[in-house]
Amino acid sequence: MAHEHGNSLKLAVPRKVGAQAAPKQKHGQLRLSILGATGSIGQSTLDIITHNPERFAVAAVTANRNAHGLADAAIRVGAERAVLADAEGYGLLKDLLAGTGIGVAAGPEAVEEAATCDAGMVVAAIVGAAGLAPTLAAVKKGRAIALANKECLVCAGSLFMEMADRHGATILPVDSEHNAIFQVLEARNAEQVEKVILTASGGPFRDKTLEEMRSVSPEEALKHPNWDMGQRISIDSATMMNKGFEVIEAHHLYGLPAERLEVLVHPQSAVHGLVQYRDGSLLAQMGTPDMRTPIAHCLAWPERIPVATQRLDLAALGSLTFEKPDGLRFPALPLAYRALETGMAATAALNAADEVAVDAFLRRRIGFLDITAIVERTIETLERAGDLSGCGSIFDVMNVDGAARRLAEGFSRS
Ligand SMILES: NC(=O)C1=CN([C@@H]2O[C@H](COP(=O)(O)OP(=O)(O)OC[C@H]3O[C@@H](n4cnc5c(N)ncnc54)[C@H](OP(=O)(O)O)[C@@H]3O)[C@@H](O)[C@H]2O)C=CC1
Ligand SMILES: CC(=O)[C@@H](O)[C@H](O)COP(=O)(O)O
Ligand SMILES: [Mn+2]
Repeated sequence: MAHEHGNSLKLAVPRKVGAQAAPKQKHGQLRLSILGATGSIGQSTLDIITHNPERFAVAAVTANRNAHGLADAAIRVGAERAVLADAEGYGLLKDLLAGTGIGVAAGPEAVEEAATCDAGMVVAAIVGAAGLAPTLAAVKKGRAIALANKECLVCAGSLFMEMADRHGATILPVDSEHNAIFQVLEARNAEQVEKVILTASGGPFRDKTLEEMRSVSPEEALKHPNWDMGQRISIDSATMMNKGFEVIEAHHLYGLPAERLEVLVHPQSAVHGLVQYRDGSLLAQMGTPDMRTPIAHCLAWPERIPVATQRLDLAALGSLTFEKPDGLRFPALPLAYRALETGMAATAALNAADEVAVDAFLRRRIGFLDITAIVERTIETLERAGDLSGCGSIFDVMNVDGAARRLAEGFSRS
């Protein structure tokens, strides 16, 4: 939470984010548990590990249903165990890993066991609210968490950060903007910060009119101009709901109120995040759009390791441009700010309704503009019914998540 005293602003950063000791190592190696190893973040993480075999060992890798991808991942990094959330794939995974010595398990409890096994750091890279339970389980064990799953903070940010604090879990932000801000804030006096700025690419429809956006296809929406990411976050980038989630994420990570969290559209995605200090200095972190940089920063923190990304060539880029976001064409962004003001029940509902609506769009059951319209209608309906008034426990979060999903599913059919 933010604490304001006159003009000075206290951030949660020094206490919570990256505030604890560096993750525990065994024999000079950091043992990792990678949740969501088959996804875009998971694969970038594996790339860093295979290039630094002396530095990292892998205790566990997990996925949802993709047994082939998970078996490949486990073999590639010599994981001790591989775990599928969906128990149906257990037999196939066991066959694929027969004779390797890699342990095999399946089911949600097995994913939680992987999250709480004897690892120094958990890479939280499951997509969606499904990542909340295993990541929280790791938090309760006081693990260092390389947090990609922003939904943990959108759904349950206050509870999540309180638990991290209580159990001494170190939260290292993987999300590129938050990682940028973490890098720029590190070792600085947070009281001297005026505001932080998250950059947004503007997505594939940055220059389209509302009328043009009405008929865009899932294929067009999935074509992010700069980043290669999973489906859900790619669609969220196209609606700019992703940036709304990131404002909520930054609020919980850095304890800043909404009015000190700004979004700036920057189509080149070269500047990832900025911190404005009270003396007028504006500090930025820059790099090519490649998630291996922020992931490596978290895995090696507080050190830095070599990563073979393409380097940012400013002369080749020529110019960097910035513009204010357009809340009329991208109403998801102001909607997320409003949900943040309403509270955790509203942000949990925002995520749940969005998960349902994005899925409906990808299945061609609704149009692109319907995504945000359905999320908004879901939140308004819950608010009118008095269902967004309080959220004091994970049980409450799951209840509002369920209610929002049911409403959004209904709205996606009508
Ligand atoms: N991709 C990026 O560049 C960035 C991503 N993030 C965040 O990181 C997270 C992961 O994103 P991304 O890698 O793009 O997503 P992907 O869709 O590429 O990968 C998702 C991973 O989660 C697993 N998974 C999906 N559903 C479940 C479930 N119900 N239970 C357990 N595991 C599940 C998938 O397994 P399977 O393969 O079997 O389906 C896969 O391993 C998201 O929260 C996203 O917002 C943040 C910043 C950047
Ligand atoms: C890579 C990353 O961190 C994504 O969250 C990215 O920011 C998405 O791009 P947008 O800026 O278009 O949302
Ligand atoms: Mn991001």
